[in-house]
Amino acid sequence: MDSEHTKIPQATAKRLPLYYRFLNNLHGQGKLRVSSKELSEAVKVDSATIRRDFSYFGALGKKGYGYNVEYLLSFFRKTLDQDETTKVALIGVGNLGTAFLNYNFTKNNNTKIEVAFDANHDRIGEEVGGVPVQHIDDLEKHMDGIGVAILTVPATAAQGIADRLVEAGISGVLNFTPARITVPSNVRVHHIDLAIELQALVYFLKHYPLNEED
Ligand SMILES: NC(=O)c1ccc[n+]([C@@H]2O[C@H](COP(=O)([O-])OP(=O)(O)OC[C@H]3O[C@@H](n4cnc5c(N)ncnc54)[C@H](O)[C@@H]3O)[C@@H](O)[C@H]2O)c1
Repeated sequence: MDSEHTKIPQATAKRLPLYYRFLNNLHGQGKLRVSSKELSEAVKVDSATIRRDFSYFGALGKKGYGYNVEYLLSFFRKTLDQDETTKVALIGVGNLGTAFLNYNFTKNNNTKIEVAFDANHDRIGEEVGGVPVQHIDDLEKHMDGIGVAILTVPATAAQGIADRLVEAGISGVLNFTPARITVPSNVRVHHIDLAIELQALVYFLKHYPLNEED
């Protein structure tokens, strides 16, 4: 029984995965402490909000000291793990989709790809990474309990499939296609454009070079 976690406001809880990812990176780099200013710049949340959020976790940064990365990470892990597993569907079992299915998302995460869809009849009935592939025409038959979808179809197919996913009651879409899809305001879409990410990395390397001692 962990009653203190239930007191976290929803808005704070929504920022947890953001904090978690950044802190995990810092931890991987061997950093022990992080200031709210550093965090604020990285996750684009103002530092007053971060300080308030962290006060719910009992993590009080000491002046000029910052927060203990290890402590925050272990707290986040516990809190995020309390959530039930989100069931995910993947649409488009091509190059990218196949790679995702073979990658075990459940390792550190409370998400699980339960079902995959493709338009290519040769792929139907197959299991890729232990996930059954169904025909896209049968999408609606297999969407029970699925909250999130990963889109790895050609850009031209993205909007039509997004419309059907919304109709089927999805609440989030992770869109890997270059298409900018339109959904109702109660559905969250995250676009992941690898070309933009790569450009951003090159930009940062040029304008914010890392010092060796960092
Ligand atoms: N491969 C990459 O590295 C990469 C990187 C970034 C973004 N993307 C984007 O991700 C998407 C997928 O790329 P890919 O390389 O895996 O392509 P791909 O052609 O290998 O795979 C697309 C898959 O979608 C299926 N498909 C086509 N129409 C469909 C429909 N209406 N319903 C269901 N399935 C359908 C195809 O049968 C195929 O298996 C593209 O939009 C691409 O621009 C790919």
